[in-house]
Amino acid sequence: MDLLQTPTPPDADNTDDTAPIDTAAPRPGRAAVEAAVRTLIAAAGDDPAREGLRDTPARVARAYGEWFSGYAIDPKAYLNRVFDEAEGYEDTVLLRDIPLVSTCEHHMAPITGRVHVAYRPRGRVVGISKLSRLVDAFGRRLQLQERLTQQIATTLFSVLKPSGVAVIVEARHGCMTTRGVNQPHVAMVTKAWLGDFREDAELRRDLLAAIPFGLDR
Ligand SMILES: Nc1nc2c(ncn2[C@@H]2O[C@H](COP(=O)(O)OP(=O)(O)OP(=O)(O)O)[C@@H](O)[C@H]2O)c(=O)[nH]1
Ligand SMILES: [Zn+2]
Repeated sequence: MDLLQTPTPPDADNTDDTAPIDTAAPRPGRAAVEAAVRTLIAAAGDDPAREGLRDTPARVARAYGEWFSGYAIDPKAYLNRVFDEAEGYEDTVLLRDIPLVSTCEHHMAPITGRVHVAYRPRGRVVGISKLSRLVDAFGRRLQLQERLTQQIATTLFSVLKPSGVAVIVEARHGCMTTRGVNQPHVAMVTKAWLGDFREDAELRRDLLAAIPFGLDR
């Protein structure tokens, strides 16, 4: 069954903060990263040479590779494979409760939560796992929740060219739950509405009614 086709790529002149990031700063090698972690351990007041901490710098370097794997990914590429035989389905497609793993750019503390992604296709639908991959690729960078929300929405909108996109993110920020104001249950909710979701209040209401909110369910 030939259900696949490659869509035209998004406009080349898009302001593109979604592509892999080629920072001007040189990427430090493994030895420099491990030395930095030893410095942080000493700054915390412990001894980087003691038995239990000896392998920690290497572990942290590997863990950074996972938490920040999103920099090496072009999230748009996940949307290259589309199915064009959805028989004219144009109503809302909603993937809810996508797990979010991210890191706050102010404190480098964990952000964890749920993301709900909806779009209203116009001819082309995408494999739903790609919505999860899109969330994960943007999550695994240093983020602001507002920017994360907007990046997911604008990428879907520009690549799939649907009639509407909605992205809702509910998350807890470690920088608020474990330090600073120390409020363990506080959660931040952000929303991006594009296309007909922006125009039509009833569409927004229907969508919100279909999403079970709350991080502790
Ligand atoms: N808008 C927004 N703020 C965030 C996000 N993540 C963390 N913050 C906030 O970023 C702010 C940084 O404020 P600063 O005053 O520079 O940092 P701080 O002295 O550590 O502030 P406190 O967290 O209040 O102790 C804090 O208010 C955080 O709660 C986010 O994704 N979006
Ligand atoms: Zn923070």
